[in-house]
Amino acid sequence: MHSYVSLTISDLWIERDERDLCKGLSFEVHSGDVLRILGENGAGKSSLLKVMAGVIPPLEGQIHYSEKDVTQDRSLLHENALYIGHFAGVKRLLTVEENLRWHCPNVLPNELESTLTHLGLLSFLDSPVQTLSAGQVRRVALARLWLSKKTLWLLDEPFASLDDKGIVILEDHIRQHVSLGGLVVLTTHQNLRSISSRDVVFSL
Ligand SMILES: Nc1ncnc2c1ncn2[C@@H]1O[C@H](COP(=O)(O)OP(=O)(O)OP(=O)(O)O)[C@@H](O)[C@H]1O
Repeated sequence: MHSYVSLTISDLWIERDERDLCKGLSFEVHSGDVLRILGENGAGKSSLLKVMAGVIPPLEGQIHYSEKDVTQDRSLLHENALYIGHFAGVKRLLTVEENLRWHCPNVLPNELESTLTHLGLLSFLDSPVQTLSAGQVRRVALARLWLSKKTLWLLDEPFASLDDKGIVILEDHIRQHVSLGGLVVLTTHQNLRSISSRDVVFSL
């Protein structure tokens, strides 16, 4: 069970290439919430997730994690948040096992085995990621959701390339995570089948 957390975005102004993506954006989410960021292609959904993850800075505004200001000092967020971006953060020359051990060095062998079995990847343990299909690469990236103990998940298009079975597995896992007090912020262009979400529509 995760302890109770909140994420508060206040008056956020994000600009990229001198183009405003949002100004004065504010919202708050808590343990147990799934927040879905909606918007057209290019609206700025991924940029918002990157700002929340500390990958790019906002022009103005604040981010609070459990009421502590993490806009500048991201250490608390880094301890508690897992960001999986569009490009999945997997190293294509490394094997599946090497990738997961890189991100989760303390993983126990049985934990790794059961997660990879669940995700249909066990027989690819020793395969370099560059030899996998797009959906399998996505599964390797998402395996960190089973192996890490982070409370806040920031997921950019996590369902991209997944087949029906993969979508069900991931939705089940997200539901379980929030039922244990986790918090999930995600972008997706598809309808969630079995998850109730709060939505933020991203447009100027
Ligand atoms: N690395 C970058 N450098 C400069 N501008 C960028 C960069 N990445 C994205 N942008 C610009 O920021 C704007 C928002 O892009 P972003 O990827 O956040 O949109 P999105 O809503 O996630 O789009 P999509 O639904 O297509 O994934 C776009 O106009 C894009 O051109």
